Amino acid sequence: MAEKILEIRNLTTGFLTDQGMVKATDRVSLDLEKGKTLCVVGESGSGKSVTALSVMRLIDYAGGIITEGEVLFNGQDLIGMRQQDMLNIRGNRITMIFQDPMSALNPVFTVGEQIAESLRTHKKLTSKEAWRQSVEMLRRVRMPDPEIRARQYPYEMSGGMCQRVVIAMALACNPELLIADEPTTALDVTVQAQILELLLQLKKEFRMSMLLITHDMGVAAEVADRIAVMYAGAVVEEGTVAEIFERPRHPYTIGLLKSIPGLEGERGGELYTITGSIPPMSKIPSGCRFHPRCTYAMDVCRTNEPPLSQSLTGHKAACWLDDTGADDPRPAKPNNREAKVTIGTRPEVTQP
Ligand SMILES: Nc1ncnc2c1ncn2[C@@H]1O[C@H](COP(=O)(O)OP(=O)(O)OP(=O)(O)O)[C@@H](O)[C@H]1O
Ligand code: NI
Repeated sequence: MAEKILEIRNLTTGFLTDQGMVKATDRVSLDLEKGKTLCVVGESGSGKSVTALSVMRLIDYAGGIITEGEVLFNGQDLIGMRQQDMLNIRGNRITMIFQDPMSALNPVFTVGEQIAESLRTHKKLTSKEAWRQSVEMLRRVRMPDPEIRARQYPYEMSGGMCQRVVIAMALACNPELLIADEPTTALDVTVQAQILELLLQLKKEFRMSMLLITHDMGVAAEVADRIAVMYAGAVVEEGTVAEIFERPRHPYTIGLLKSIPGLEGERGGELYTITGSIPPMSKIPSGCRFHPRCTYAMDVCRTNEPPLSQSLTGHKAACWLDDTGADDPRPAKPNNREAKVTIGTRPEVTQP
């Protein structure tokens, strides 16, 4: 079996609010194999960022609480680790980039100085050597005229160039794992594609593994090895790109795919949208959390939470439709190889 760089087990997190403790993620389990890219997709508020921040142990600083679960990085648990010890991992062995490059950069230092600073923090380098490596990093992220650009300030650059600088800072210490949270969302469409392509190339060159968060199924299709679909704090489906796109099992995934422009969803110029909206985390519905928005909802879906079940090929989904057999109303039926087995720690419930 391939070696795993990241294993998230039953990660449950919450925030203390006026209504008491409100969950942000609910028993999230994800695996990332070494050298691979896992995309986490889902609508706004589904818990993607909280999951990433929990891996980084930055959730503590955002006011969040990890109430249950494990995060294993190369087999080592990060949840129980002291923040002091996380400093050797965060920004060094695991780095993270965010949506808005401007907020990650300091406006009063040149970009070369900022990359050099990132290098000096983790490696013991002379100023001269740190500067040399800083320019080299700019070259590696395909920054045009790196020697000149290194002496410029963030405001002298476009959004795309700033994101290249942020990526250079993140990769300066040669991390094993890069977490990218909507890294292209704030950029122009043409630049988005360039940055995605760059991330893919750098992932290979730096021999990294990547956890990429996006709300865009199109992006996931292009860069992912595997895709995890999150809905209202939980993983509802996970599989290879082909499994997710050709044989989606969860109606939420089916809805996401139908709403991609240019795919089958576009009929007469109008884009499909999933009816209703994601519930507030303080009011998660009973049974399957997606049932109020699901076109196929059955009685069992309103009362019993479907367990995440895994096919023989490793394709996971949490949907009672998997048990309907010949009556299965979904467009693409799971094939025989996908005969499922129940896994995980979700409560085993029998269908009434
Ligand atoms: N600092 C916070 N305080 C209180 N609740 C929070 C905080 N940050 C996130 N949450 C809640 O946690 C849940 C998950 O949020 P998260 O940011 O992980 O969603 P997301 O999937 O990343 O969405 P988006 O696509 O908008 O970035 C949401 O219900 C959100 O309201
Ligand atoms: Ni987010």
